[in-house]
Amino acid sequence: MNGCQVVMLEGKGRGVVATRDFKAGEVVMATPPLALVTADIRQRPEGDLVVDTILERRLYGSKWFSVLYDGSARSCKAALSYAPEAAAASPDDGRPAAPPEPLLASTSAPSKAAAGAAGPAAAAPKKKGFLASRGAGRKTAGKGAAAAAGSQEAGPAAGGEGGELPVPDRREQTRLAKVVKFNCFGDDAEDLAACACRGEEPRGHIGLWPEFALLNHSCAPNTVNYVVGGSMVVRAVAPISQGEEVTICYLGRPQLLPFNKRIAILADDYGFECSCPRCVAEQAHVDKLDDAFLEFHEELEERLGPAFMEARAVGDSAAVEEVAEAVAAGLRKLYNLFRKTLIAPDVRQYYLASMYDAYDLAFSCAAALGRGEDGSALQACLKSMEVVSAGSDLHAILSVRHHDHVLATHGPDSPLTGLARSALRRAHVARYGAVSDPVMERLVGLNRQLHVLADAGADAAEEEAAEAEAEMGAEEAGRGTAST
Ligand SMILES: C[S@@+](CC[C@H](N)C(=O)[O-])C[C@H]1O[C@@H](n2cnc3c(N)ncnc32)[C@H](O)[C@@H]1O
Repeated sequence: MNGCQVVMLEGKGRGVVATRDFKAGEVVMATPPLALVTADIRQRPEGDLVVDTILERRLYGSKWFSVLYDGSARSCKAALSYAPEAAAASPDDGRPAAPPEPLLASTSAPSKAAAGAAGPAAAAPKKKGFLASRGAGRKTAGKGAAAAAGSQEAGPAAGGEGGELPVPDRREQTRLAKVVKFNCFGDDAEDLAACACRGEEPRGHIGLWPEFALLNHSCAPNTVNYVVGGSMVVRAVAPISQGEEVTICYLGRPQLLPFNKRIAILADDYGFECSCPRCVAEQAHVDKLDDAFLEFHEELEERLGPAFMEARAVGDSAAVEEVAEAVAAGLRKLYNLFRKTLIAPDVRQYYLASMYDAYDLAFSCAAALGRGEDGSALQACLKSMEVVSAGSDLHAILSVRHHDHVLATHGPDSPLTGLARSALRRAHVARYGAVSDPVMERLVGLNRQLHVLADAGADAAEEEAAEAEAEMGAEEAGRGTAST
């Protein structure tokens, strides 16, 4: 974690701040997992498997388990620093090395175990990990469930092979499960384009990257993160100044939900009240905008979304058209509200990002009706992603769709195509860094092929299947009528 340090931050526990300036696209952190479970693409393994892996491989000997957040206020207060030079070199088998063990500082240790390892013991600890305060005991019994469900990987078994680590008792296992719950990260695939470039299969995964776990949340973070080859890559998506906090987003797709829904998820799942700049800005307009926002969002979730699915399944174009009109009317109403409410342009982008579900439904309706892309809707989404979710896979995908649409509409020499090309480049630099032009072209091509064209193909196949099913249903019904 060069260029960053862990500090205490008011109301957040520990967090990571930049110790130098970072440019957009620069890697802020690239860190190996302590425990990792992988699966086939489109499958995200369960968090329980990470706990099983930690027990099975006796990874609980790592000091990280003494210092990572476990849901209790005091576990956020263990001061710690790093010894990056102690990071193990990547082993020959190409697997990522284990993350360096943290150095525990002498203040506010969160638990007896951490207290045991803090201070002078930190330099040459006799026992490691959250079991440090207990004597040696039985070795861990393997847990069959983990082995059955997917492949497990990790760095070397910390304090493990051959060491006489006691089996964690029930209380310690409960804390271990909490550490995993609050700190693990998972997704149903690694980055498709980056994996294709590396000649690797993208895998579903869930794991614990302890250095990464020290990053706090923002609903409009200044980095993007994803897993490639088992390592967690965290990249600046905008310039980050020395001293500025480095943030990630904990939410995944719910990042694009309205303010009230986001804060409810963060409070329920992570136990904190979000006060990131996006939440603060949206909260300032809560009285004027939120009712209209939530109403429309509920309408989308409860009525329009299901109505579209049903209409598409039976090939009812008139019903799809009705949904499309209702979505367009809802978006128009919101735009009018924006006009009447004085809000700064970046706050407007926050709100537009929170309405992505509406745009998404509008895009799906247009596809089902065989219409082309809606250029202005694409542009609105792209701009809002750049502000809220830069470098996300959705940002990269929208940048390709928008570019291809503008190119097809205006031709290669139009200034609009030039602007679309710049937006395409910005999205890909945010996600993959300032790579050479040929690599950039390859990544753009792969995102086009693996996301945009694949999604269009999947939509068409789904539609065909739905139509075939509807036809069969009609035939069945016909036969049924004939036989009665
Ligand atoms: C994965 S930990 C992040 C590191 C943590 N701050 C620590 O000291 O270990 C997640 C926890 O950090 C705190 N946190 C993260 N982002 C926050 C934010 N934006 N505001 C307040 N607390 C936050 C919450 O307690 C959350 O459950």
